[in-house]
Amino acid sequence: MVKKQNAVVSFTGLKDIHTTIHLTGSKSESNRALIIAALSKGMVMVKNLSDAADTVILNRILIGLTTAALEERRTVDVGHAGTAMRFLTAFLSTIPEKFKLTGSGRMQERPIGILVDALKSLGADISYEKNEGYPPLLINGGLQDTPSEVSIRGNVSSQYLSALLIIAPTLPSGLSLHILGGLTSRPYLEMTLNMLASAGIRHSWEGDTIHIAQQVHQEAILVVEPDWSAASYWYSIAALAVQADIILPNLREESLQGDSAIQQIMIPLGVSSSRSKDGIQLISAAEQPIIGVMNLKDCPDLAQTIIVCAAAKGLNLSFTGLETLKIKETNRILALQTELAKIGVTLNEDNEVYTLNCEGLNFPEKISIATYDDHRMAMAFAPLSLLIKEVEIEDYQVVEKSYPDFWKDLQQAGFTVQEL
Ligand SMILES: O=C(O)C1=C[C@@H](OP(=O)(O)O)[C@@H](O)[C@H](O)C1
Ligand SMILES: C=C(OP(=O)(O)O)C(=O)O
Repeated sequence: MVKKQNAVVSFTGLKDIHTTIHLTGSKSESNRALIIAALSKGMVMVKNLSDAADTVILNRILIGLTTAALEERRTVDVGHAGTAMRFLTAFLSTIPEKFKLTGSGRMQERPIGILVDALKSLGADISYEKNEGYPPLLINGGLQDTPSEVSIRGNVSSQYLSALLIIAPTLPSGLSLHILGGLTSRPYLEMTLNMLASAGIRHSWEGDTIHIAQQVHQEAILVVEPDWSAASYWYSIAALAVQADIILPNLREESLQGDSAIQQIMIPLGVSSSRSKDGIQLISAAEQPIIGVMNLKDCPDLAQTIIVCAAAKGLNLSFTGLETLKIKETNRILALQTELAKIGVTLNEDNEVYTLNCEGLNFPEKISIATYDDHRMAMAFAPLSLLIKEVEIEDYQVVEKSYPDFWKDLQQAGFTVQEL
């Protein structure tokens, strides 16, 4: 096992940031593209794959599967990669081989029963090696003669639905997927359908039902866009700096990624962004009043960025749509509450509304932030080094999951990152 190391992040001198940052590709787009390509019988190619560990691991797994079928059960380990776990659960169910699909300790605590039940209703043979409803999964693949309908809850993780929709065109009767109980992270489902459409797969979406007929993929090159979730940390930096002029090349205002909503969300927190000839340009601007409660149901991966940034600015904002944060890389609500306490801020819940109380906000000379195997904890708290002399980030390499160059990029922007 690689030893976990900490790093101290600091920023000396004028808090004036002028830089151009080339972000890696979106891991969400990359991981969809990889599975779509794997199902496409050579019709679909992928360009600009992300460097994210979650993508590297999925790519490696898929390449490994092209070797001759094994007699014995093949073990597939996705580590911390949620999308890889969920997409492979469906994908491996279509391959006539035996698999054990497993992941990190935390992955074994992240629920998957809703997806497994849906696949079982389609005839899949999946059982649990340890705890009912959680990985590791024992999959005896090779779905055949599947029914054409499935009902599945949409309010726990949209990844379960995306996993089913990606395999849908390869099922003998296609699939009509009925969404029960509302839908969380909707833009990710739209991303799935858009990327399928780019590969020639048609769908209809009426009310709570999405239908994809059995059909073949068309020739296509899926080009992965830079990652808007990664861009969000640069918005936070721009919001906390005295001045900033940051260019993020190749990002698209109109993106498949719902996290592009950060452009509007950060206006009241003091960041103006617009398209320039070189990419999206972020400039620090005056803060504007925020009206009402912010609903982050469509963009859960932005929650830590926004909440930490608002706390550092002393804004007592309220948020909804945070329920799913408890089942991500860590319980992100608990992690935020614990770490924000270190700057005197509380995040209190009342009937699923979370409110920051910044009355006790203070910036000590030095703080140490625990990251709980969660890349987004490290990246959301690192910008505090614009306000606190030394921000120690525990297990700082955790960022590799989605944004391996994060520290290198911070250094380029003038931050000091010193491994301890
Ligand atoms: O489909 C995807 O690529 C993702 C969907 C979201 O998960 P949920 O649908 O579980 O909210 C998001 O948090 C995750 O980082 C990536
Ligand atoms: C929740 C995340 O990823 P996943 O669910 O794919 O592990 C994330 O990147 O914030």
